[in-house]
Amino acid sequence: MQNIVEIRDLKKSYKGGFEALKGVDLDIREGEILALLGPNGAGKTTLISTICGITTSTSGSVTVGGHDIVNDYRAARSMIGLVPQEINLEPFERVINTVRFSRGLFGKRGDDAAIEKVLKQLSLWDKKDSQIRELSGGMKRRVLIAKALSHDPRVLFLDEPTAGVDVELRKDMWDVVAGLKADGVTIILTTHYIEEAEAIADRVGVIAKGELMLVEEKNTLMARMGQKELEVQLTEPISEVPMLLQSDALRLSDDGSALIYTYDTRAERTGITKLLSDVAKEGLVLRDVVTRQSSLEEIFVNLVNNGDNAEDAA
Ligand SMILES: Nc1ncnc2c1ncn2[C@@H]1O[C@H](COP(=O)(O)OP(=O)(O)OP(=O)(O)O)[C@@H](O)[C@H]1O
Repeated sequence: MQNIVEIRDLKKSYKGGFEALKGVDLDIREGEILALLGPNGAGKTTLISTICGITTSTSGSVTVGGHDIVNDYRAARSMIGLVPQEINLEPFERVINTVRFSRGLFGKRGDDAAIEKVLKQLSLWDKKDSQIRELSGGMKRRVLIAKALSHDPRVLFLDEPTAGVDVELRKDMWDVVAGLKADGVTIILTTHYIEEAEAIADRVGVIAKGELMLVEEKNTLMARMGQKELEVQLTEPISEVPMLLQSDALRLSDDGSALIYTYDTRAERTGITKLLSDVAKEGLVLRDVVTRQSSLEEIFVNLVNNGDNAEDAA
């Protein structure tokens, strides 16, 4: 798959010296949905704002469709749509006019067919003559997306598209995003919600303290999520795994007091029944049994906390 956005060693220091981006490298593939996860203040908005030309970087480079965002900013920007976090619409304006206006801002000629396509794409066509103030919160969010799409961008940035919205509206937004992807739009969204990344992203990036800690296929992360550990705690420690129990999936804890078995929760047979019966056959006595699951949330929290520790150690 071709890259549509290429980010190289991107750094941003705000006035006063605060480093909001500490050298981000990232390739965004054409047609994908990339979710950027991160806690408050991680640098997500700074990253998006820099790519979109709202903030200037301190160093590093970004190209969009091969166009440098500084030297060739017009071409780069014409390929980008940005849906901001806040709803900033004129309450008395009519839906169709506000979308037309956005297209005009990009220097694109009025094109009623293009506006109609965007409004239909977002199920806003029957609301085209409504005033913004008459719309529900969900509809207003759709208008923001329609505005961002009015100049036919190839890449759409959504900054926390579902922050503070109810579950139904969130699902509705996910459907909208899936529809845009089907139309070939590349989508980058920032979110605090891990379940949002799980639901719609092709790849997930985790950003913390101005650094991109991880970028991975969602399915790979989900596969990791499917891994569970079963800890069989023993009344008497042992020095090695008994013959009957030896397998790649089983290891002995460092102090010999527990057997740790890794299995896939989604597998047809987890092997737990056999494990426990073999434990009994070997004459081992159980003190307790504990299971642990590594979730995307856990991976996320670990990454963010390790970032903290690294900083403390520095
Ligand atoms: N104009 C600015 N001047 C100085 N510092 C800023 C400015 N804008 C952002 N920052 C700081 O840069 C850091 C990153 O902010 P940014 O808005 O990019 O984070 P974020 O990941 O989008 O957070 P949130 O999830 O809260 O929107 C924060 O510590 C913030 O206080």
